[in-house]
Amino acid sequence: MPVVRMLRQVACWMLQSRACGCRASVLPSRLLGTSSRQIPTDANFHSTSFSEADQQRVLITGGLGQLGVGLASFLRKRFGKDNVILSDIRKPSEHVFLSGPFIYSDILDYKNLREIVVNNRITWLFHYSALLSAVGEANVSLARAVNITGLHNVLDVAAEHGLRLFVPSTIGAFGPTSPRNPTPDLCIQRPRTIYGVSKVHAELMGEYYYYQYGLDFLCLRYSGIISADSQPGGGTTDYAVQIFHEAVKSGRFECNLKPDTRLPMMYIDDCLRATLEVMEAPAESLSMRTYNISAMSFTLAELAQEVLKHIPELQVTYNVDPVRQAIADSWPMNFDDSNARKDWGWKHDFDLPELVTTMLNFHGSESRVAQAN
Ligand SMILES: NC(=O)c1ccc[n+]([C@@H]2O[C@H](COP(=O)([O-])OP(=O)(O)OC[C@H]3O[C@@H](n4cnc5c(N)ncnc54)[C@H](O)[C@@H]3O)[C@@H](O)[C@H]2O)c1
Ligand SMILES: C[C@@H](O)[C@H](N)C(=O)O
Repeated sequence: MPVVRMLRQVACWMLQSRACGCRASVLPSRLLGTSSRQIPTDANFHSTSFSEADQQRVLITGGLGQLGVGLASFLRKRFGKDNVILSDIRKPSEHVFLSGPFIYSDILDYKNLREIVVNNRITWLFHYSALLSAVGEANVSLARAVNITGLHNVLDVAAEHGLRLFVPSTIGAFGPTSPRNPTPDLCIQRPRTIYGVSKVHAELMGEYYYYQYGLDFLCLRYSGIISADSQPGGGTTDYAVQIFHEAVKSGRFECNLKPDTRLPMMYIDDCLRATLEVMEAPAESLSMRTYNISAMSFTLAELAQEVLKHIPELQVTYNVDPVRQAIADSWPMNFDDSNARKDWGWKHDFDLPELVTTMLNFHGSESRVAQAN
């Protein structure tokens, strides 16, 4: 065998064994930038020692939405305040601005994104920018740009600079032809919203980059996330956050979905913990790169019933929005997350009663503070 061919085969074998069985090909031309560099061969060498973990430099895109500020504060406890940079195209509140590094970043601006990654020596990227399901249907071309073109930029920057990349997907990545009760990790995915289509695209592109270029891509399909101190950004599951706010503020809640609408939901603390846990899981424990995660599933009537135990005078009425109802009716009712539980030990803490108590305690104390002022 000619020496050159033999050496090439050995090099290829070494690349493949480092990259956990995936194929490390040459990157597409944009990813090479001006340095003509290939992706580092150990880019998805996915095990975290304490000293390595302490050195992570994290960027969160779309960080001023419902989830990003909470994620930043969670990760800052782990990696130190100055090692976690929040970014968005909106102006941060004073509180957010003072609580750690914030930077302007439009994910549609590839060069700016690359500059931020290089100048700040970023090692992990959490890509949270997106238009959610309801606002996405109201502005399809913007959703297509942010959710699809933006993702391409993020994938290229992450691959070029050997980052570990987390992109959240959603129950919305399934559609009316998917099994709904329960919905497994692998099944038909034919969503009918631009949001869902873009998230299936993100899952597939991320996994393609993983297998083709060794990009260390990870994705969790989140349920509807319920948070106390941040507002939802225009999704179909927003009602499950708003009911608490209205219950305490006005004692009345008008819901835009039917009472028997059942969807998977999760409290934000569980969601953020799952996100860090999967990012720190040893590579050999991960049999997949995209996992369902779940905590609870309830109908609106069941949610209202649980809130009524605490606020018996709450009045819930229904004024159905046909667009949101059609979306909800096409999504999973129960999410099968057995692979996440088996592979990396995922376990939720919050079920419906704890969720309701926690949310009402937060809003109750907020409103008492407001009244006192
Ligand atoms: N919140 C949920 O219930 C939920 C459930 C499943 C998945 N997710 C996913 O988690 C991620 C975060 O969700 P969220 O609820 O915080 O979303 P959000 O809508 O509240 O926030 C998204 C953020 O993206 C920013 N953004 C929009 N265009 C941008 C651009 N061009 N460049 C940079 N930033 C831009 C917005 O300003 C906004 O702050 C999203 O990818 C979402 O799909 C959320
Ligand atoms: C479910 C999730 O992706 C988001 N909260 C939405 O409703 O669009």
